[in-house]
Amino acid sequence: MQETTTPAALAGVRVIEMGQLIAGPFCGKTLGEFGAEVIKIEAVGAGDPLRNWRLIKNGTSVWWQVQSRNKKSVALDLRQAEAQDIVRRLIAEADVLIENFRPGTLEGWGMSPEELHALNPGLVILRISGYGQTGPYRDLPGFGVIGEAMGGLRHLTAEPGRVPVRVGVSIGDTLAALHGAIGVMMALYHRKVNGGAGQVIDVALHEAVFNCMESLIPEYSAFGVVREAAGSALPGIAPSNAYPCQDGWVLVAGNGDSIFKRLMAAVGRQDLADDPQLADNAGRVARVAEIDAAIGAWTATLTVAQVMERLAAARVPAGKVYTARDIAEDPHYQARDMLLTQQTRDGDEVTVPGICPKLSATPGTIRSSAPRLGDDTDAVLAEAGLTQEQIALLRGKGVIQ
Ligand SMILES: CC(C)(COP(=O)(O)OP(=O)(O)OC[C@H]1O[C@@H](n2cnc3c(N)ncnc32)[C@H](O)[C@@H]1OP(=O)(O)O)[C@@H](O)C(=O)NCCC(=O)NCCSC(=O)C(=O)O
Repeated sequence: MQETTTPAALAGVRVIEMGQLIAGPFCGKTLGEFGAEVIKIEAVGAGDPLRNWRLIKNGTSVWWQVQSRNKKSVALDLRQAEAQDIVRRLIAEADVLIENFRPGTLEGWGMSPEELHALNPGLVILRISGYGQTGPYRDLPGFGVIGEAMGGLRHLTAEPGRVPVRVGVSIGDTLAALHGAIGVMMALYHRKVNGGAGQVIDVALHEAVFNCMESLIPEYSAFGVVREAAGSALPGIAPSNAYPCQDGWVLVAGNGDSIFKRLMAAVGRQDLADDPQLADNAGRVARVAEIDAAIGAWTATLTVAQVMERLAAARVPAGKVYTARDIAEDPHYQARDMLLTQQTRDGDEVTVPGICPKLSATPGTIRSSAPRLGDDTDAVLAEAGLTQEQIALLRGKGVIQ
């Protein structure tokens, strides 16, 4: 845990996080790292399913340790009216509500945006869902992979003609979360300078992905071109690809006019460096197979480390394909505090990613470790005005945990 002597960018911002897994909670994580108070509402019993995703230590996923750090856990059974009342009380005092249930779930609990704004007109409500709160698909459930496919990304993540593969992580959820965080920041700014009214931010998983799809639709519109999968290549930009070495793959991005000349000199192909046809990107794209073959012939004689060393000397962007072990051992990650030791509530230690982005005056911090289910139920309810007797009664009825 880090000391909190530095001011936090979002100190004084109170966030209620409802929803589970990645899309909503990653947004809460981001706001929490910069000092927002994030109160996570979880179902009694098992809580957020992410607590049990992937590799489990001492009964809890280690993923949970990073996704829920800096948060408070309040366990409530939202199917019960008394729990809904408690959440309304919390929301009445909050600045931001994050939710990523299927559209209609919140309304079913009597917490439509209209009802919540009647309680708290300044509330900023972030709603992340598979397809958005409007449109013909709004009622459908959505997961990140489906949003990635509908957003146009999955069609491109393949070797040509082969099965389109997942990028390896739930990037659609994380992109939705980050778009949500941007929306929250803009809405809080607007509220501050324009009279204090909150608003609703509607983020659809597939739209967050689609927003990152670069020239996909303009090219289709202008040329009727349907962009196709290109494996590790960067279509229309050359050279940029993955090349085989004696002990693995290396990425080389020689797609700048002067960089290309230095790259060709480094690979021993001064003839290509001097070829006037290859002086610009259009000429290189026309002969990309020949250029890739020249680079690949050179890399195949070397190890990844040798290629990296020679291309660093030639000032050509090149990169090893990092595994978790490579990251954990990398001095650059260490030097920029991107690998932090975090204490869990079970007294263990786990290495977790540091904080991105890095703010000079108000850097993000880990102020508290990820909570066990309901760790903060009593304290948060007491702060909301419930007496110890009321809390005990609610616990007896299974409304809270
Ligand atoms: C992720 C979902 C498909 C999951 O769908 P479902 O499980 O069918 O329903 P919901 O999320 O609406 O709610 C989950 C169930 O838990 C219940 N629930 C949740 N919290 C509570 C509390 N605190 N108390 C009582 N009950 C609760 C809720 O009533 C539902 O019950 P029942 O109604 O009885 O079932 C959907 O939430 C969804 O489409 N969300 C928007 C898109 C999104 O954010 N997806 C990304 C998730 S992460 C991801 O994509 C990824 O990891 O990959």
